[in-house]
Amino acid sequence: MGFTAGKIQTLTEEERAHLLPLLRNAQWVEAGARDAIYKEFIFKDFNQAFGFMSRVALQAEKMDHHPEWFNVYNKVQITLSTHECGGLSQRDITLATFVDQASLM
Ligand SMILES: C[C@H](O)[C@H](O)[C@H]1CNC2=NC(N)=NC(=O)C2=N1
Repeated sequence: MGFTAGKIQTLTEEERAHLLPLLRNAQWVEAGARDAIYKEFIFKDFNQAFGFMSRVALQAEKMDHHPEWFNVYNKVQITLSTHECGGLSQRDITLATFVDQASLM
């Protein structure tokens, strides 16, 4: 299977074998029925949670890659997947890394 310019590909088995353990170490889990990753973040209060969401939102727009997320007060639950390829792609890994950094600010 050759490289197709512009098309986003799901991660290969080799990439998954390397990347998924790193994500699991950072408390990301593979979402049940879908080829996606999921993580829950708990902040001190809504202000901290929404500040985090604002940082992620700006980056998501820059990347044109957007989280599926759910917020109640200080809790933010995030699912990452790439609709275009119907599964996990490198974009999800890149956004997950940003999300983790943004949660520590
Ligand atoms: C038209 C637009 O570029 C696409 O819908 C983008 C926007 N944000 C996206 N976000 C995510 N998570 N997956 C996508 O495939 C995706 N595609």
